[in-house]
Amino acid sequence: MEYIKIKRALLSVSDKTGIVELAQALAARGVELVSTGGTAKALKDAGLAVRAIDELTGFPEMLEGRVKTLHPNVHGGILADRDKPEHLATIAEHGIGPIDLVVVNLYPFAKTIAKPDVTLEDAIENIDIGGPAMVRSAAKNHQGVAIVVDPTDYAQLLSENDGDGVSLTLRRKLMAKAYAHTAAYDSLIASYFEKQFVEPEAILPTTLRLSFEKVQDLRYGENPHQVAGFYKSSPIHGGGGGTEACIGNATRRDDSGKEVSFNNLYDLDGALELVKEFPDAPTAAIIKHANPCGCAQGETIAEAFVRAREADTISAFGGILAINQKFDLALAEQIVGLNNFLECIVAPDYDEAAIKKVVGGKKWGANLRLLQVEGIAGPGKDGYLLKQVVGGMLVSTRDYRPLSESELTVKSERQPTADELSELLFAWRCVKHIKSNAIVMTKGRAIRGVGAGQMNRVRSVRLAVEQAGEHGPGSVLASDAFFPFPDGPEVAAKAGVTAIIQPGGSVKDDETIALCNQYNIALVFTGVRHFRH
Ligand SMILES: NC(=O)c1ncn([C@@H]2O[C@H](COP(=O)(O)O)[C@@H](O)[C@H]2O)c1NC=O
Repeated sequence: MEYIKIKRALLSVSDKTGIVELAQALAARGVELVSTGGTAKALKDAGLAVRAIDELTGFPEMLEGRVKTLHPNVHGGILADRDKPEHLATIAEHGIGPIDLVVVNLYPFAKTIAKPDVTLEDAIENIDIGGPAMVRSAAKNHQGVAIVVDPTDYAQLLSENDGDGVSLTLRRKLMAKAYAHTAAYDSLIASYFEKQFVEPEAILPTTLRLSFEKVQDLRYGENPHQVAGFYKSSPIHGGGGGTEACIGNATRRDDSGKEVSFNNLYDLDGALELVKEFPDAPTAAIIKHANPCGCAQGETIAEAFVRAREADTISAFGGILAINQKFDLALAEQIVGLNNFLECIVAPDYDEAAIKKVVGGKKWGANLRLLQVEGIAGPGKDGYLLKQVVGGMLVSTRDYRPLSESELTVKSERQPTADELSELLFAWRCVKHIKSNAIVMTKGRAIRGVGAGQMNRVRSVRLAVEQAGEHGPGSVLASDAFFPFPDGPEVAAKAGVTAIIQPGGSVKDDETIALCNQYNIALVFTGVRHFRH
């Protein structure tokens, strides 16, 4: 059947968003409404004529709602093939009327298990049985029935039903969505119970069921010939996010209309993750091609930005800025005054006057994308780190490993000063966010030199030293993994680095320690590594 006219609809929804309006519109088109307890009440309260499900089934809703719609009068009405006279004769013989539209969304299992105090009993009661059965019945028989599981589809359903009827094209789309809905629902239930009863100790499950919803199509991927989209993770499915301050939870504060690109989103994530390392002081990070070209702290967020930019003013041009405090007028004035073209900014909040200033300040301001991510605090640890390889997925926990001062081992003869120590910890938090082999030089809680993504560590040191230039003397250096030879530290020593932090653990550690002693460098081992690829 190309088009179907809806004469009778069964509405049974937990999420009652838009259901009254839908029912009103259906009733106005002469559709008979049949509904279950709570839904029927909502419709009756809105003055609509509704037939209760128990009238249709001849049974009361029973067992605390466990059995309401599981009845041949419901499923016969949904599943009868309209193209088969024998099906129609069978339902007629049993006094079953056809149901042309099923509107169902399921018990809120995801929300229930997200509650911190959820009990097993609660979780079990929130497993919908009758709902998925109807969804699957209606989806199977989409040749004659429309199935709607998402309130955002109500408008399109109504617009079609107003004309020739609901098209096969739409019914097929709704059918696919319905099966995706029940599949995601059951997959969540399975993961939840596997975690509790099958592999309670396992950090990584035997089967990784991830569920990501596309929130937007992107203009293109890493390159213009690649098709791309942004998918938000369902936190309960292990993709991370949840209530954490993350780019998946960002809202827009500009009205440029310009989309955030694939590379922008990747860099925004990197920038945000870096400033999350520093919940205690105004901090700004500027990212280019997934690496920080600047990160600094200041008395104010404006000062932090100015200092972050100073590390590499050339690379900061066209960068992504993340800050961990409100975007204020003083910062907007600095950005406009320095004419530091930025692609995107992410901040926990924005001052309206600051938005006006930065958007209207320079030509590029009109295209500036401002993202708001509230509650920026320390680094998060939920979810997984996923890296796809062709034919598989590498999965690990996130690189969450806070390091306290007491875990450090001083290896050099000279102890670091208190200021060197806190500078080393600042550098250590920065180096974690730089691609390996990563070297960072910092001074005064600001990045001064970066060596990123090199295949040998000594070259990373040379790059950082070259960038630091006159800021080299008196700076400290962090290395994301151990120095295999003392050659890297020697380059740093000659540039005037006074303290080094690194994991340690090389067979040649003794040579590096001797080199540091020779140059009076304070050398600190963390025992922790932060590779990043
Ligand atoms: N038991 C059943 O036969 C049954 N039929 C429909 N439901 C669900 O009951 C909910 C709607 O209930 P109410 O209209 O009472 O608020 C929907 O989420 C629907 O999927 C059922 N509930 C659970 O399985």
